[in-house]
Amino acid sequence: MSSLPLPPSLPALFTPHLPPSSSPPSSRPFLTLTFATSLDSSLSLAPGVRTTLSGPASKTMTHYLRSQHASILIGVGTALADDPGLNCRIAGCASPRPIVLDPRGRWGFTEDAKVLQLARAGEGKAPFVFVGGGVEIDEGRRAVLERHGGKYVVMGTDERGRFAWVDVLAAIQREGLGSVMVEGGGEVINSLLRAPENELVDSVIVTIAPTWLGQGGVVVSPERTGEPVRLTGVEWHPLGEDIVLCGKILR
Ligand SMILES: NC(=O)C1=CN([C@@H]2O[C@H](COP(=O)(O)OP(=O)(O)OC[C@H]3O[C@@H](n4cnc5c(N)ncnc54)[C@H](O)[C@@H]3O)[C@@H](O)[C@H]2O)C=CC1
Ligand SMILES: Nc1nc(O)c(N)c(N[C@@H]2O[C@H](COP(=O)(O)O)[C@@H](O)[C@H]2O)n1
Repeated sequence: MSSLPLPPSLPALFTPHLPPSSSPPSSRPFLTLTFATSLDSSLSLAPGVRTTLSGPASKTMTHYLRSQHASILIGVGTALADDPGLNCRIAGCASPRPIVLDPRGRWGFTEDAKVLQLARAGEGKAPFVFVGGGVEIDEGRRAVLERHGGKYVVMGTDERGRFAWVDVLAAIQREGLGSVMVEGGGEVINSLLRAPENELVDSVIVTIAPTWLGQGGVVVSPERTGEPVRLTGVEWHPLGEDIVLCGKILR
C-alpha cells in the first residue's frame, strides 16, 4: 500500500490536542474523539455506506493522529460498512491497536478483512474485538483473530446490551494501552457525546468537509441529557479544502 507524505508543519498544529508523550500514570486512557463530518453533520450517505469526506490533506492528518494513539476504536456498524484498515499509512509511523465494539457478536469477519490483511503484511495490528458476555464466539474466527495477534475481550453489558464507556476504558487500560482514538461511527460518537459519558473525552478533533450529504445520512447529534455540549479552547486549522476543528468539551 502506498504511504502518505507527512507535511513537516502538521505535528506542531495538533500536538496540544493529543495524548502527552510523557505523563504520570493515569487511571484511564487519554481519549480523543475524532471523525469527519459534512456540513449537515453526516458521517456517511446512509448506514452501511462507506463515504469519503476528508480530502487528501485532512486524511493525512487522520493518519498522523492514528500514529499518536496506542489504540483506535470503532463500532461494529463501521466495521461492517467500511471494512476499514485502521492502520497508519505514514511511512515509519506506528499503527494503533484496533478495538471493535461488538456487544452482540455481529462481525462475521474472515481472514480477508482488510485489517487482518494489513496485520499479515506487518502494516497494521489485528483487532481486539469487545463482545458481550452472552455471545457464543465462533472458535474458527477466534483462531483467525489470535493467529494475527488479535483477540476477543468479553465484557459485561447493560440492560440495552451496551457496554458502559467507563468499562470500555478500563478494559483498554488493562491491555496496557494508554490512549484511544475513537473514530466512529454514529452510534459510538453519539453515545460518547451525551452527558455524563462526555466527561471521559479529553480532546475532540473534527474534520469538516465542504459538502452537504443530504437527508438519510448517519448523523452526529447526541441525545440531550443535560446542557448543550460545547467546545472550548477551540482552534480551526484549514487543511486543503477542509477545516479541522480542535477543542475540549466545556465542563
Ligand atoms: N466520517 C467518518 O469519520 C466516519 C464515518 N463512519 C460511518 O459511520 C457509519 C456507521 O455508523 P453506525 O451505523 O452508527 O455504527 P457504529 O460504528 O457506531 O456501530 C454501532 C454499533 O456499535 C456498537 N456500539 C456502539 N456504542 C456502543 C456502546 N456504548 N457499547 C456497546 N456497543 C456499542 C453496537 O453494536 C452498535 O450497534 C458507516 O456508514 C461509516 O462509514 C464511521 C466512522 C467514521
Ligand atoms: N477521517 C475520515 N475521513 C473520512 O472521509 C472517512 N470516511 C473516515 N472514515 C473512517 O476511516 C475508516 C477507514 O479507514 P481506512 O482508510 O480503511 O484505514 C472508516 O472505517 C472510518 O472509521 N475518516
